[in-house]
Amino acid sequence: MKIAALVSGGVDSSVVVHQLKEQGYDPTIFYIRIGMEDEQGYIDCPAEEDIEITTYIAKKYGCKMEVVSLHEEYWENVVSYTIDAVKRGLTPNPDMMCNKLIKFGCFEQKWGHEFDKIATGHYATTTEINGKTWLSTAKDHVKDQTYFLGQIDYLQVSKLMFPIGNLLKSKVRAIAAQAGLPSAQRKDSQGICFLGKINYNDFIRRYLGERKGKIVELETGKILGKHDGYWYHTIGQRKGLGLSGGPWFVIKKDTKRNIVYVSNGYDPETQYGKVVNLAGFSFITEDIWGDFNGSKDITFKIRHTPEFTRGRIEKIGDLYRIYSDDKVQGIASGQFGVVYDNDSKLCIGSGMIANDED
Ligand SMILES: Nc1ncnc2c1ncn2[C@@H]1O[C@H](COP(=O)(O)OP(=O)(O)OP(=O)(O)O)[C@@H](O)[C@H]1O
Repeated sequence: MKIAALVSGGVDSSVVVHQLKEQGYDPTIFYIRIGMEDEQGYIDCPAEEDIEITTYIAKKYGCKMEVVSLHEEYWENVVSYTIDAVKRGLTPNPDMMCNKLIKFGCFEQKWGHEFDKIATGHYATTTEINGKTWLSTAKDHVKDQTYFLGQIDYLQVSKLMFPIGNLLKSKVRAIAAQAGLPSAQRKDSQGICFLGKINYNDFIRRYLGERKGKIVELETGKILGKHDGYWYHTIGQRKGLGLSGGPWFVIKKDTKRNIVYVSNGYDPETQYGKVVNLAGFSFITEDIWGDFNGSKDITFKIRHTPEFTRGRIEKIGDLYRIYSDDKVQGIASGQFGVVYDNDSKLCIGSGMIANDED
């Protein structure tokens, strides 16, 4: 079997190579360059160190290695999506788009199609049921990364391999240490996404500039201060508002009037909700529900957290609506809601949160 292993130089994907070799495979290693090194040098991109370590791993295990670039594709797809979403007052998730469109999308078209399987160091597993492949959660529930994979499609999931998905992170580190891998002690990265590596506000300022507007207390309508543009503020955000007498939380945004609404207190009730509308829902393996009346019991996440929330899902035309059993903090339009089965084992699919904020 021909396997392409996506290796970042981090401990997880380094151990992927180790595991594959132990299992008798001979993967070809791919390091993908995505960064903004040439862009006025304001991003500290650790690519060179990553490539050094990946090269060491390739040599140690006698694997062929290629350094490839998906820089332009990333800009055309992920960065433009991010800027567009932020401009519309939405909360984007570049990591999810990167997985769907870049790591598994463009990569597949350019190089991956020559391989039978693509292996990554994601904490996730796959499950075969009646000849079909399902994305499923990792053994390490705290590290589980299926949320970030919630937008992938059937072709992608059926071609993916997650060699460390059945290991705990502590075990992965132990394997790396035992094998003497230089990545054994490296800190976890914040994803391939360049947005994790740069100052988010600088990035937004560069593309969207400033537009002063009011910060208003949601409950009283009192004007508390000014902001530089609603796009600098995210639903659920607590820091960076510059208001005294806090804590203050961003509760909603009026993008037409450029107003940011906030509530006061350590745990204001207004930051919670129980209804999550999902638009453009896509099933990863298959539509297991078809058209249905009433509701289905599910578990779900609206962000990358270790906990799953229980709820019921209903279908209203093209929209899927989740009624959560527990109140959920910071439901922000644009984020993805990822839906799992009742046992939080199989990942069913995801949609973009479309809760009315006005
Ligand atoms: N620059 C890259 N080139 C090739 N593959 C990558 C790159 N960045 C990430 N990946 C792949 O995507 C997986 C998940 O990436 P993420 O950034 O979440 O890293 P992580 O969980 O910290 O893993 P690692 O320790 O391997 O960096 C990695 O394990 C690796 O397989």
